[in-house]
Amino acid sequence: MNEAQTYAVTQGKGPMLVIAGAGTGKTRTLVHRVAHLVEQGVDANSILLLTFTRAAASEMLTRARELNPACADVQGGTFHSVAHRLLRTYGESIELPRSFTIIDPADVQQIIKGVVAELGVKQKGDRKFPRNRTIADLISKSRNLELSLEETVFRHAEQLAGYLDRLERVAKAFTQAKRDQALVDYDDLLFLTEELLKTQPHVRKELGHRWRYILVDEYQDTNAVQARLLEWLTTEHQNVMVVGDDAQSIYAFRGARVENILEFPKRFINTKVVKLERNYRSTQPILDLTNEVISRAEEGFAKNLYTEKTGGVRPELLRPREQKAQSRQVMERIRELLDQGVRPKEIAVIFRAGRDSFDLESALRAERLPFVKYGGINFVALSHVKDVMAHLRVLANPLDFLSWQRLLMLLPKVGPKTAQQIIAYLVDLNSPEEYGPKLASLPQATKYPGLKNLSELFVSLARPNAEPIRLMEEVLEYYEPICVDAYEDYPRRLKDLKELPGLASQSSTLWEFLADTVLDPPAGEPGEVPADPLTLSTAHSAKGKEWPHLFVIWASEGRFPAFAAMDDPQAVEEERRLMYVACTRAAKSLTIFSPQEQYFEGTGFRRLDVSRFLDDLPPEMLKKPQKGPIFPVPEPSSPESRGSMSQARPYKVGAKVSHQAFGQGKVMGYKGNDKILVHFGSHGLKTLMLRLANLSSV
Ligand SMILES: Nc1ncnc2c1ncn2[C@@H]1O[C@H](COP(=O)(O)OP(=O)(O)OP(=O)(O)O)[C@@H](O)[C@H]1O
Repeated sequence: MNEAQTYAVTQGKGPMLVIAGAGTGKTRTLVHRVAHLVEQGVDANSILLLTFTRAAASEMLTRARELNPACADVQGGTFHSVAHRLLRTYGESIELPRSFTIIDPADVQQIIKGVVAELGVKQKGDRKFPRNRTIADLISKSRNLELSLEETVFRHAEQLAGYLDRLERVAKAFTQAKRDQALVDYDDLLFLTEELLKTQPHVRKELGHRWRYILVDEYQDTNAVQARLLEWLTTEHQNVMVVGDDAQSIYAFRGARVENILEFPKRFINTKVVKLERNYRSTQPILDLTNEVISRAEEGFAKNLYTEKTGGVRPELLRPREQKAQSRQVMERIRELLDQGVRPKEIAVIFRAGRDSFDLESALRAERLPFVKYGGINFVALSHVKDVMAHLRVLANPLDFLSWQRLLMLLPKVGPKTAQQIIAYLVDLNSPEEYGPKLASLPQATKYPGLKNLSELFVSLARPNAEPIRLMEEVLEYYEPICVDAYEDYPRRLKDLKELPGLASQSSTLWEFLADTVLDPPAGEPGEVPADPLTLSTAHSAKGKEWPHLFVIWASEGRFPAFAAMDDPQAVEEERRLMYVACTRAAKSLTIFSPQEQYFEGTGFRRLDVSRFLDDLPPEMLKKPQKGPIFPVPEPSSPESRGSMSQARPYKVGAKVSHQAFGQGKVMGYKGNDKILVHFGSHGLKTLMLRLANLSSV
C-alpha cells in the first residue's frame, strides 16, 4: 500500500471519499479496508460492500478472505440485490405483496406492448409511433433522471413530442399493470426501498444497527436514488466509504450521475477526501495516451496518472482496410504474442458493441483458439430461456400474468386470445398447490389437450421447499419437446438449456434464483469456460478488469463513438470515457485497430475516419501507419449518405471556433446536417444554424 492507499485503508469512523484514477488500486484499497476493519475487531457481519456486479462483490470478498478468513461473513452485493433482500423482508410494511417478482427490461417491453394494444393508442399504419423499447427507455429515463415524462421527452426525444399525451397514458397503465401483477422492475426496486427507508423509521434503525460500515465501489456509476439510499442506510452512523473515478463514468445513459461523487462531501459533512494517482497497472507510454484521451474531456477532476514503471512500448494504431483485414491482423498479432510465450488469458480484445467481434469470433474458431466473451449477450433474455423461466416465475408469483401468458401460448393451438381467456380463470389462484387442479378443471381443458400436461407439471412442481435445481429439471423435461416443436433451430437452443440446471444449482431458494437471474445474469456466453482462454469483451463489461496485452478494435467514427451517439454532445463525452475505460485496461501493450471502411447494406463500402478520441494524437503518443489512407475509397454519390455528412460539417468535433456574440467555443457535435453544437464557456452550449452562425476557425 502506498501512503494515500494506507490512509484510506486505516481511517477510523466517518465518511470518506476516495477519488482514484484508473489502475490506482481502488479495488485493492477496498479489499484491504474490509480486512483492516475486521482486524480492528469490527464484526464482519456488520460490514456491507456494495459493488456494481455480483461478480465484483464475490471477487473482492474472496480476496479479503485470503487476507483474513474472518472476512467470510462480510455482506456484499449490488444496490439492486440488497434492495431486493430488504423488500423481501420488509416490503409488506409498504404494502408490497410478499409474492412480488422482479422483471427485466425485456419483460418491461412485453408489458408495454400489451398496454399499447389495450389502450389502442397506436393508430394503424402509424409508422412513427415509438417502439416498445423506446417507450420503455423513456419511462425508465424519466424515473432515473427524476424528471417528468414530458420533460424527458422534450430533452431526449423531441421528435416524439406529438405523442406525449399517449405516452403518458401508456406510462400510467404500465405502472398499474405492474401493481396488478405484483411485478417490480429494476427502477421500482430502488424507489420502493427508498420509500421503505423513508417511511419506516424502525426499519432504518434496525438496518443502521445491522450494517455499521458501508463501502461502495464504482460510485461514479450510481444514480440519484442510490445516493439517497446510501444516506438513509447510514443516518445512524455515517460510516461510509465511497470509491470512484469520474473519468470512468459510463452509465449516464441509465441515469448514473457523476455529480454523486462531487456532492458527496456536501451530503456527508466532515468527509475525508483521498486522491489516488499512482497507477500500478500500465506502463508510462500507455498512461501518456490515456491521460491525453481523457484530458480532452469537457469536464472532470484534473488527474494526472503516473507510474514508476520504466520503459514500455508505445501504443500503436493500425488501419486495416475493413473488417476481414482487421480480424486477420488481430489474429497475426495474437499469434506473435503466443509464440513469445504469452498465455492466452493475458490477452483481451475490446470493442464498443457486442456485434463488433462476430467476425473475429469466426476467425478464432477457425483457428481453434479458445476464447470467452463478455457483454453483448444476455443469456436469460433468450426466448427459450424465458419460456422455461416463466414456469418457475408463476410458482413464485401467482399473479405474474405476463409469465402465464407466455407459458400458455406454448401449448398447441393456444394463441393470445385463448391465453387471455384462460388467465381470466386464474386470477384467484393463491398458491402453487391450486394450479394443477385448476388447470385440469378449466372449460378449455378438453379443447386444448396441452393443458393436461401443464396441469400435471404443476401438480409435481407444487413443493414449496424444493431446491431450484430440482424444479428446473422438471420444467426442462416438460419443456424440451415443446422447444423442439416451436423452434426450427432447436438443437442450438437445447444446448443453451443445458446450462440452466448449473445456474439453478447456485441458489438455495426459488426466490433467490429468480432474483439473481434477473438482476445479475451471467455476463459471459453459456457453456464451459476453457482453461486458458483469450478474452473478448465489450468496453462496458471490461470495466474493473486488466490484461497485459490489449487490442481495441473498431476504433472508427460511427463505431466508437457509436453512430447513435454522434449528434449528442453528452453522449459523445460518455463515449470518450468509455474509450478511456477500454484503453486503461492495458498493462503492457495496447494496439488499436481502426478499419478504414465499413460495408453498408444497399450502399456498399463507405470510408470511416479514425475515432475522434484518437485522431490528432502526436506520433510520440500513438504510433501510426507510415502512409496516410492506403486504400482510396470512392466518395459516396448519394446526398443522404454518411460520406456527404462530413462534407457538410466544416469543423471537426473538438475544434475551436469563434462566434461574434459568444466569443470562442468548442465544437461539440452536429444536429443533422444544418445545425452545429458549440460550447461557449460561460454562455454554455448553443445550437446554431450552420448557414447563419458565421463561425470562424480559431
Ligand atoms: N500499492 C500497490 N502496490 C503494487 N501493486 C498495486 C498496488 N495497488 C494496486 N496495485 C496493482 O495495480 C493494479 C490495479 O489495481 P486495481 O485493480 O485495484 O485498480 P483500480 O483502481 O480498481 O482500477 P480501475 O478503476 O482501472 O479498474 C492491480 O494489478 C493491483 O494489484
